[in-house]
Amino acid sequence: MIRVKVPATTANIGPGFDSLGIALQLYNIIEVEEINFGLEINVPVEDRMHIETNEHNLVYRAMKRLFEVVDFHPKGLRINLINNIPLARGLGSSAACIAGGLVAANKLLNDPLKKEEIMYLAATMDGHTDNILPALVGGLTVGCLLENEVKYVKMNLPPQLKLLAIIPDFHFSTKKARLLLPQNVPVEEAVFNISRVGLLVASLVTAHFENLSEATKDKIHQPYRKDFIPNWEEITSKLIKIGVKGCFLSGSGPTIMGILDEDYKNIENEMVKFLSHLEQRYKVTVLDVCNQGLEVLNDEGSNGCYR
Ligand SMILES: Nc1ncnc2c1ncn2[C@@H]1O[C@H](COP(=O)(O)OP(=O)(O)O)[C@@H](O)[C@H]1O
Ligand SMILES: N[C@@H](CCOP(=O)(O)O)C(=O)O
Repeated sequence: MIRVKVPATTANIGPGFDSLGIALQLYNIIEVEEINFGLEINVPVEDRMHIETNEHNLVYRAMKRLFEVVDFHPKGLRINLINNIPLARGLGSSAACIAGGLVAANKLLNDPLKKEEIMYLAATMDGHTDNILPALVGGLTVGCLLENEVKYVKMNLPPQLKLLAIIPDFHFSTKKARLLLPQNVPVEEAVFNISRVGLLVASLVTAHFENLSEATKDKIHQPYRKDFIPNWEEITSKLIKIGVKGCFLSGSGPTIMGILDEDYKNIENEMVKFLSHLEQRYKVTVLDVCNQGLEVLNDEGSNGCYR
């Protein structure tokens, strides 16, 4: 039995659309083994309404993609999914399936593909690198998908940095959220984002958190998605007012993310109180950054990170 532990991710971080992502200490576990025949996919009862348990399942599709590349034909497969990453909330549940499925399939066959090949396959399946890279290698990643490869850099983040996730209780699919975006971006808006992306990465890595309220601003995707996020204006204004360092739409939403440092407890409590007066229901959770990324587990625990 192969077992992988794959982190949730928060992508875009405001201006870094389709490019920046951070891995979070919130994990799905994927277990796979070859069986004599058929396809058996076991998912938690509460997810059965939303997750396919046939050949359309995303973890299975990722595994199948790798099997096609290496020309392997399993007799049958058993896949057990232990899910903690909420579905379709902008926390990278689909990237976790793709990254986890590919690595699990590769491990099952004793690693025929190199890390770079897995990365490329994963990025082409997801369409962008911003969730896939941190899910695989952890930390803060910057990357881009080229014709035949992925170029990226992974950075560790200061340990005092935490993320406050405000997770509404509804699904918002990335596919739908991408249809809201315009086909073209005016040069001034592109320049607005480019200048902030540089400031954002440098400020995060060097703990210049005082820059983050400006550096997380975005003109490329949030303006087009925010109307579909209940209470966006109230929540983001409140976050800044009570002292978060910066805030942004996590991935394609609907989760709203605040950046915190070690003095976070009051902010978390105040936010829970504030949200309890709104009609929409939210879950609030403070997450640490996962600096190590996807891990392959053995019976004693970790069998090494994916580096
Ligand atoms: N644990 C899982 N197992 C199988 N499929 C999953 C799982 N998590 C997510 N998915 C698939 O990914 C879809 C959500 O992807 P997406 O809209 O990109 O949202 P997210 O922001 O969570 O990545 C789900 O509707 C489902 O099809
Ligand atoms: N750059 C993508 C990121 C999607 O992330 P997800 O966690 O919502 O799947 C986008 O903004 O569309």
